Amino acid sequence: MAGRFGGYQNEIYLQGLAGQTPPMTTDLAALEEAAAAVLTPEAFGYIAGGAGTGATMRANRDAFERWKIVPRMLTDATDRDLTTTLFGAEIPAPVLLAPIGVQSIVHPEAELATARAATGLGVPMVLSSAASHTIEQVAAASGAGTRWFQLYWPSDPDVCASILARARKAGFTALVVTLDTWTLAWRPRDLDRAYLPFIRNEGTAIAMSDPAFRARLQKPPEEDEATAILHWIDLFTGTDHGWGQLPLLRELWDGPILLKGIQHADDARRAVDAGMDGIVVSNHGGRQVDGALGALEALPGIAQAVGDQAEVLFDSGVRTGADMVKALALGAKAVLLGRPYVYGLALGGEAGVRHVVRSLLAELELTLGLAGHRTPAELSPSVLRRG
Ligand SMILES: Cc1cc2nc3c(=O)[nH]c(=O)nc-3n(C[C@H](O)[C@H](O)[C@H](O)COP(=O)(O)O)c2cc1C
Ligand SMILES: CCCCCCC(=O)C(=O)O
Repeated sequence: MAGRFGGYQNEIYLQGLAGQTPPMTTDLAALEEAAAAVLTPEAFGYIAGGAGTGATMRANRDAFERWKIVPRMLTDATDRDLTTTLFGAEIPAPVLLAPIGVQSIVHPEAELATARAATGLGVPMVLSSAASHTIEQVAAASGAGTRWFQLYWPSDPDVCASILARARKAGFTALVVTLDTWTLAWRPRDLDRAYLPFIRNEGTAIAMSDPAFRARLQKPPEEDEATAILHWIDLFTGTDHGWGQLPLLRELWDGPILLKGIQHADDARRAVDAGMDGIVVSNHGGRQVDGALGALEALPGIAQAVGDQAEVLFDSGVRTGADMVKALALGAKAVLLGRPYVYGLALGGEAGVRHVVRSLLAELELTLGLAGHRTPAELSPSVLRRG
């Protein structure tokens, strides 16, 4: 058995990608260019852009480039298995789809298409609080798939409780609380175009459909959209939470809770001390603090600080199978894919997401094997060299 995903390579050699509609590519740079060609400049700028000068986005890639894989030979790595267990559930590979909001700006089916693709591959998706479809609609599209819910922690405790109750009821098993985006950063590409999708009522579906949120409004959003949107912005940017409030979330969520946006080992320790089940080492894809360190640079120290007291996941800048091998070797239990799958969505909806994710899974499996390893668990910092 050569593994579950590597076969996509042969499928492509035998059938080619040229005949696919829309045309697809396995070249990530070409994928981004193709997405730019089909999206409005506003939507593409929003997805591809970062904070400030883009220094953190570049730092994310530089950090990957600094680590080199040292392949080993004659290790009999023909029979590979990427299966990973997270919070007691088995997933086919150490890969999840990162929470990405406002997917309707790239494709009308948005998170519904993403959910179908994720379920088809067995890859968990993390649904954003700023999604373009409701929790219940995405759950229906996800079917038997593993789904996690990402929370932008609302300033209103009743709305928070209501949204989390809906997510739990709809079969979302783990909660990812994003800490790094309690307000939006300085994002020149969007500022220059005065483009903020939320004020166009994109990405607001979850709150707008929430009974507790609607109860706060004098008129339903259908009758007074402008006021509802201002209230939405207040809900998610008027927040002043601290470490001491994490027990409130524990009361509202009886499954695993992960904190996303951790970049300092002390914050990782605080998360563990607060009883969190996991963290996501992430700088939000370089979209929040311009000049922040590359996320991969933060990973080894955080993984060491956390040890086996919580699960450590990683995102920000993952673009290839080799990147995933590096992040897994430096202590991540799994990685989250971000912008690349959104480019797939832009180009081909569900089929586009499936192609991009399958390609990355195949590349991960092949790179792991060619480097001389059969499972992610065999990876450790010793398989890399810094150069
Ligand atoms: C367009 C866009 C929207 C995003 N929306 C969210 C979101 O709603 N919630 C969240 O936690 N992270 C969000 N993120 C951050 C991603 O979850 C992830 O951390 C980031 O995309 C990783 O960087 P990469 O895409 O460069 O790999 C968003 C990222 C992008 C590009
Ligand atoms: C209050 C924050 C909403 C932001 C949602 C989208 C996002 O995370 C991004 O990076 O853009």
